[in-house]
Amino acid sequence: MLFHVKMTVNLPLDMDPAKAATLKADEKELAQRLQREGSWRHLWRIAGHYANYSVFDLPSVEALHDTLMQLPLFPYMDIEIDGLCRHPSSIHSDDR
Ligand SMILES: O=C(O)C[C@H]1C=CC(=O)O1
Repeated sequence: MLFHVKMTVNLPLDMDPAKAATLKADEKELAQRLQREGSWRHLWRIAGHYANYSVFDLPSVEALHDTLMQLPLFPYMDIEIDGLCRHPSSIHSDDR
């Protein structure tokens, strides 16, 4: 199943810079592992915002929920999710 996910990060302004740096480094490591494994298909910065648009390929809504909850920055994110299905006018034969 494909999911379009918008993540907006809101780190507290008074967060210890070392803690913020650790959270971002841990987030990057996990995000890159999930991309290499294929479940995090796309990761795009939204220009001008500390936010991203992502596409996840996961077997269920529960798997998406569990994946998002693992993210080190999850406690500081607003997350919006849309489920995706094939458009009848799409010319692509697979979902990539
Ligand atoms: O920077 C972000 O958009 C938040 C998060 C998503 C991947 C990552 O490395 O950080």
